[in-house]
Amino acid sequence: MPVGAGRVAPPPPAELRYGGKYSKNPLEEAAFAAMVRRLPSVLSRTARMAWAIDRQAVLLLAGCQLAVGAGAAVQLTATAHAMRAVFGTGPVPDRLHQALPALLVITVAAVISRTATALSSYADGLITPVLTTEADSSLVAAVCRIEAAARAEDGCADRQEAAEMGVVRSHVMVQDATRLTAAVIRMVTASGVLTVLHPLLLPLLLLAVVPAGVGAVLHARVTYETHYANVGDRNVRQNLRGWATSAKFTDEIRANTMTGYLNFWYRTISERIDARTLTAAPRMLRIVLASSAIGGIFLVATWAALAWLVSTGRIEPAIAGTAVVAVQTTLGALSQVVIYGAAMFHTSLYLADMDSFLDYADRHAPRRGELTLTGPVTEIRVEEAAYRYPGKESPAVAGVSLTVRQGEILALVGENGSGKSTLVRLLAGIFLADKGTVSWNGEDVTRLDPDTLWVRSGLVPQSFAQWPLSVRDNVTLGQPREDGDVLVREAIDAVGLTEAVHQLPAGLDTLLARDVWGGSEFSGGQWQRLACARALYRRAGLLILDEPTSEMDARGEHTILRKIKALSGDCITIVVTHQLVNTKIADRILVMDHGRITEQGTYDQLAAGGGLFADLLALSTDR
Ligand SMILES: Nc1ncnc2c1ncn2[C@@H]1O[C@H](COP(=O)(O)OP(=O)(O)OP(=O)(O)O)[C@@H](O)[C@H]1O
Repeated sequence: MPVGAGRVAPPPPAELRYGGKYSKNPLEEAAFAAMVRRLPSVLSRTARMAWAIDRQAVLLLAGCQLAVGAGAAVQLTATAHAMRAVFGTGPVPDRLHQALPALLVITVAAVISRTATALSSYADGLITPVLTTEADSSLVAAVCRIEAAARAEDGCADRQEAAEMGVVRSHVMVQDATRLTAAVIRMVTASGVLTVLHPLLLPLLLLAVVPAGVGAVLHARVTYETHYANVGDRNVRQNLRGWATSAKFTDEIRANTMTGYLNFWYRTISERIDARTLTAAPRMLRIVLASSAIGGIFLVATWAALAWLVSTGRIEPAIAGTAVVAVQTTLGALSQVVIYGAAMFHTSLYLADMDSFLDYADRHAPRRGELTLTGPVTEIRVEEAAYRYPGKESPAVAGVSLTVRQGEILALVGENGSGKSTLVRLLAGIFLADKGTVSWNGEDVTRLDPDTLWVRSGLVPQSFAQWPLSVRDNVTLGQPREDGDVLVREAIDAVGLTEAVHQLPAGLDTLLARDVWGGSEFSGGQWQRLACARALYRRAGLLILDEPTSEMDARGEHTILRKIKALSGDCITIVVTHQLVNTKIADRILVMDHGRITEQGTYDQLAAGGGLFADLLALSTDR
């Protein structure tokens, strides 16, 4: 077939919707009043979080807000005094002279207000970065804490993505809360002055601002609905962006002409997100127009009322000027209460998502016993263990029983999807069996503290991480020992990497991240050797190697298998492999098929047994 023949347009990305059976849009049931009631709790939550971070800064903030509020009240009252003097009787110089003390008070109050505003933004600057880091770190910690099995549940990733927005919003939380509080204080003081001038003015002003408040909350609601509808797509887009732009996949993308599809895919999903956002735009416009029109009518009524009060002598002309300033100040403060109230309400929606995810993480945190093992692990026993992944019809491991002891090398073989990696997860206590038991030294793993298991194990998983850390940290995984680099070098030597490390610009200190400035890179097989070095460095009682040599050359594979054999006396070793010749190092081989152990024995027994192992062995040599 000629190049390019028979090509058709690429399929569009699948339509993704957050909000399936695992999640619920909180706005679907929330009434307007209920949403407004949320504000005090968000404010107090913000205050508590800030208090825990920097009490002095919170006190400074509170003091500044009070100063700003008091400053506004003093300025208004002094304005009234100054106006009376200016519009009074007598020669102009005398009147100005009389107004001077009030003008001085206005100036001092203005200076205090502005200084307080500057200081409160300084205090906000002290709290916000720490608050954001706290929110971010608690999210990362929660994700790391979740039971591995729960992360496979549908909706977990989307909940996490929705929660990320809570972290983003925490950046403006203190600022919005401060501005809202300042506006409330200014509004209370200014409206107090206004009420003294005439009781009719305040209710009219309130009517002018309430529609804007309702409008702002409805606006926030629509924005959130759009955000909610886009969560699934955003999650996938973010993942795809990472894959499309990572240097690790450059070769595959280029040589398989995938660039066009990736661009199309990325653009299509972005356009889908944009389309949802644009669909919401007319609704937003209608909300803003309606609320502005209704508010505008009441505002005109307020000014008309003021004119009427002055013209009918109900307010002295000398006081009218103060009334104008008071109306303006109250209006400004009321508008800010509305704007920042809506912003806080908006934030509360995202924080609710973050809370919901943190609750989810808490509910799915390991609930195991606190027993600890005292000595090394000498026996792992599995009895009738079964495990089914969430959403799967059939179990990945179905009724498996086995016992493995210290000093033994056990090999797990079987066709793809037969359950080897899942069994390994059960043996290591990463997953807990749905049925049956797994015990270490006679203790059920559900009763043991997970750390007591994992401090005794070393695992090379099928897809191991290529950490963007130094060579040393890639071996120690951040758990150095007292003897400096002795064990690190030993592990590196055991996997035949000494020369490769020697050639790196900074030896053990070299950063293994080509994408990062100053970083170097290993080849695929060298990375796999490094992953084995990690497991050897741990000197673990349980050594699990899932396809440990799949990318290695024959010499590397030979070196590592010999090392594993040499170390096997002190530990339980489990090797998962498709290279059947490698199972020769094992004392016992288990063959898995559809989640069950169907054969077991030594290499020679199984090779001559005429079962699945013999079949696979024959296929591996039939070329
Ligand atoms: N995270 C997961 N979520 C859902 N199903 C999974 C998950 N991991 C594995 N499975 C399913 O469980 C079954 C067993 O998978 P497992 O990875 O244990 O097989 P394996 O024998 O290690 O396969 P391979 O030789 O390909 O590595 C397969 O049907 C697979 O689709």
